[in-house]
Amino acid sequence: MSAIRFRGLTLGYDRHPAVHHLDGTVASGDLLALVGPNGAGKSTLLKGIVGEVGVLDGAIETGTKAIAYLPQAAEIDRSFPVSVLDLAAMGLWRPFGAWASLARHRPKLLDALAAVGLTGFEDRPIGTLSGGQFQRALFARLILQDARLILLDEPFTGIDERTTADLIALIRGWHREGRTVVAALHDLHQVRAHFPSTLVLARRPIAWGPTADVLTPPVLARALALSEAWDEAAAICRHESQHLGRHEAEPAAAHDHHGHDQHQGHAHAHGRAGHGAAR
Ligand SMILES: Nc1ncnc2c1ncn2[C@@H]1O[C@H](COP(=O)(O)OP(=O)(O)OP(=O)(O)O)[C@@H](O)[C@H]1O
Repeated sequence: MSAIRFRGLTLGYDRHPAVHHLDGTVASGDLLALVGPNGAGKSTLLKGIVGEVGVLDGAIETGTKAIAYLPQAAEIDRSFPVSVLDLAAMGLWRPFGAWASLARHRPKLLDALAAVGLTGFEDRPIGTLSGGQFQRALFARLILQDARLILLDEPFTGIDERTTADLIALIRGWHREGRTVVAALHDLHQVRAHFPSTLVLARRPIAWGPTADVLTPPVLARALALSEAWDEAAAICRHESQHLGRHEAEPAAAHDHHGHDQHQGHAHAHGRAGHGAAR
């Protein structure tokens, strides 16, 4: 059973693709790491799944509408004057609505705060929390969202080891419960230690499969080379379906970008630069 299916997917901004040629399936219950250099399209892909970035071509199908999404910390406004309890309670909006009385749900809220190590913090304004405490509060909100599909964008960036270990334990618990988790990550040690499968992205999929099989030096070198060779001004390209039945995505042999007449001969090293390098 699939939790997410990508079909010939191109996602982007103002007709410029940020992720393209993505085909494949995230199995239900998978714990998938999304890996790639800066600008590889990891955040864009997560935003595409929740509908925050437009699909330029192809499709994304999700098996559930109950999706919990944690954006990168830098994108979250902490100046909003709410308490830790209020923030966590936002996780209950979907089933109970934004204006439901919290009193009835207080035990559940306190349990979630306890699970993230924030007992006693319920009345603290979120603006007074440390980065790690704030991330714990956001994980309490995720717990309360109780979603079958959980998307995390660099959840451990700027977070200390102890907090990271606690949050990874929560994620592993979600995995044991059969939830599907997709997390954009930069720390490859974390990925190798905790994530059974990995998608390496460099605007398009470079490798996708069991982590030990795909996180190899040649694949990572190729992802870096392709990301660096990417032309930011590239226009949307012709759909070329690449089904990822194996652990590696083949480079596109022909890779014309329609309407892209100013960067010919330069832009699409990403179809060639690493050819064969992942072998
Ligand atoms: N709102 C936006 N408008 C236009 N372009 C954007 C926007 N957000 C991201 N991009 C571009 O999309 C591309 C992919 O960015 P994205 O943030 O998805 O990469 P990433 O892999 O998450 O990178 P990082 O590891 O640095 O967070 C980049 O070229 C980026 O400049």
